[in-house]
Amino acid sequence: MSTQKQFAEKLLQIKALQINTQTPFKWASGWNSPVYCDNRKVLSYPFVRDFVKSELANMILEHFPDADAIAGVATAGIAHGVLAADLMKLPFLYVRSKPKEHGMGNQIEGVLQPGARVVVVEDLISTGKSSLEVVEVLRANGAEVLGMCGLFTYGFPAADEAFAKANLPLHTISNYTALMELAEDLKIVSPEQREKLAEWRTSPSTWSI
Ligand SMILES: O=P(O)(O)OC[C@H]1O[C@H](OP(=O)(O)OP(=O)(O)O)[C@H](O)[C@@H]1O
Ligand SMILES: O=C(O)c1cc(=O)[nH]c(=O)[nH]1
Repeated sequence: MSTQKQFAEKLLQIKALQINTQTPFKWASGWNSPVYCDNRKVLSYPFVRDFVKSELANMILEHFPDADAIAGVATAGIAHGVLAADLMKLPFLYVRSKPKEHGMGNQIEGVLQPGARVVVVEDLISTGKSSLEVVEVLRANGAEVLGMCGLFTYGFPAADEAFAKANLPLHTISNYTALMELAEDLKIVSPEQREKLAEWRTSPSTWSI
């Protein structure tokens, strides 16, 4: 089985990945979706967490061997980024969605060395907005962002185009296509659900029940 399908299977086993065509989930973008992937649950399962840690570190080593630092996207990308940075013995920092309103007023937490070659770790990519905003902040503050690694992407064409436009290679451990292939293998999606999922994919920003 491919790594993408293996990881999708683990996410289903720990109920991080859920498919519900009756009651949609609300996403950060405001979109309704019949699928939700709660990668935060990975942290509570040491064997899955170890899998993510080594997959992310291998991915970064393979695609971005010159990385000087790992940056996590707050909040869900922080823990996963730390796992990889710890294994690779690389510095870690994270970026908030907006500057903190007290204390040091930072949006970037930790140390970003001038000109550092940074790989951004995000847990999940739907529209890609959260990730791309963080990349902009890092670039505006002098980082050379080499690319992004994540746990799961929905692979929406608009997100892929936005990443390409931002000159940002994206690699993830799993994705929606692998999930659907696995769902077919395991026969966990009924014909009615398959139809609803296909409807959703054609227009994810406006889809609703
Ligand atoms: O690709 P996008 O459309 O930006 O959506 C993906 C983002 O949404 C989730 O974050 P959320 O804001 O739900 O919360 P958290 O990271 O603070 O848990 C997820 O962790 C990504 O950061
Ligand atoms: O877009 C989101 O907000 C989102 C989707 C998803 O599947 N999982 C998640 O944590 N956030």
